[in-house]
Amino acid sequence: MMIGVVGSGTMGGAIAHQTAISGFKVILRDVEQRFLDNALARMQKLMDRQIAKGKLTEEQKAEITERITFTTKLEDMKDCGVVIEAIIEDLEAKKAVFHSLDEILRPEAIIASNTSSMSITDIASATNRPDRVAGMHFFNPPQVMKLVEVVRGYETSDETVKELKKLSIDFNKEPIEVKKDTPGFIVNRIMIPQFIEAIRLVEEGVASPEDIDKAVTLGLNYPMGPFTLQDYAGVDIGLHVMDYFYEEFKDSRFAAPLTLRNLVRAGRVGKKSGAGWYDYNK
Ligand SMILES: NC(=O)c1ccc[n+]([C@@H]2O[C@H](COP(=O)([O-])OP(=O)(O)OC[C@H]3O[C@@H](n4cnc5c(N)ncnc54)[C@H](O)[C@@H]3O)[C@@H](O)[C@H]2O)c1
Repeated sequence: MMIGVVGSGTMGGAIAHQTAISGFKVILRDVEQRFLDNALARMQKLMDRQIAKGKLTEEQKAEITERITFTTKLEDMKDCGVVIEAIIEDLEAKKAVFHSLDEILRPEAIIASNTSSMSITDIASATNRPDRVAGMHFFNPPQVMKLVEVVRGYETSDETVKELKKLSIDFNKEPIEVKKDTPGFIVNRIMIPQFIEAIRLVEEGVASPEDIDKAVTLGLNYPMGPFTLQDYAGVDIGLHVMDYFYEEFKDSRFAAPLTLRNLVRAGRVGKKSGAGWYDYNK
């Protein structure tokens, strides 16, 4: 089966790479050739590192690369059995892609979204096949992280969930089923309140970010504490998700702490900007 991936950024490029590593042919689409070139360069860099460590051969690298077709034309996806969308986190942009894919693809093809937070039901409403639309939420980096959340929209069929769970296993991942379309699915629904609580502890003067990170890594055995993780993933992204949860649930549990909002207003959005909860330029 041919797989399509729309969007060749951090996630889409890596999902296409994982798809090819798993032995599938994949078509990767972005709006401009330079984004596709960047995605290919990232894949090659990763594979060169694996070759240097003796974990991959030059022949395997060539075979994996050959399985990937790069395109700027969505119509090239017409023979795909499954298309995974991983474009920017913008509802209207996603709906536009789903609407076009619905017109291009065979009626039985599945269209899945890698959205971290948007409603699958809302995205599916842009198509005439809401039963063949679902969430397929990978974690960063997808070549390493084992989990895939397969998310049901309101109309997603049992067969669609079954096929996406099987595909996740073919990708050497561990799928779980999210039975209802709810903001943040499982992982972010648990992670975001932990971020909020950690920030409140700092606001109350109970402990420093450093000590809270140490407490969580050593006491809960998490690989990263909440402040290190926010800086790594983007402090602004965490705030965006909190605001979205607050908007959807209308529950003060999800109200973003002011300290966090001010950090983002100051442009301290994490490692990518050189500073977030911690400074990285020192
Ligand atoms: N980065 C993460 O840690 C992470 C983890 C899980 C899920 N997600 C989700 O994955 C999606 C992509 O995130 P990302 O971090 O890879 O973003 P990104 O900004 O790195 O990449 C987005 C890519 O989509 C392209 N694009 C935009 N509109 C397009 C269109 N109409 N057709 C084709 N390509 C288009 C852009 O040119 C860009 O290359 C988002 O929905 C995000 O919420 C991100």
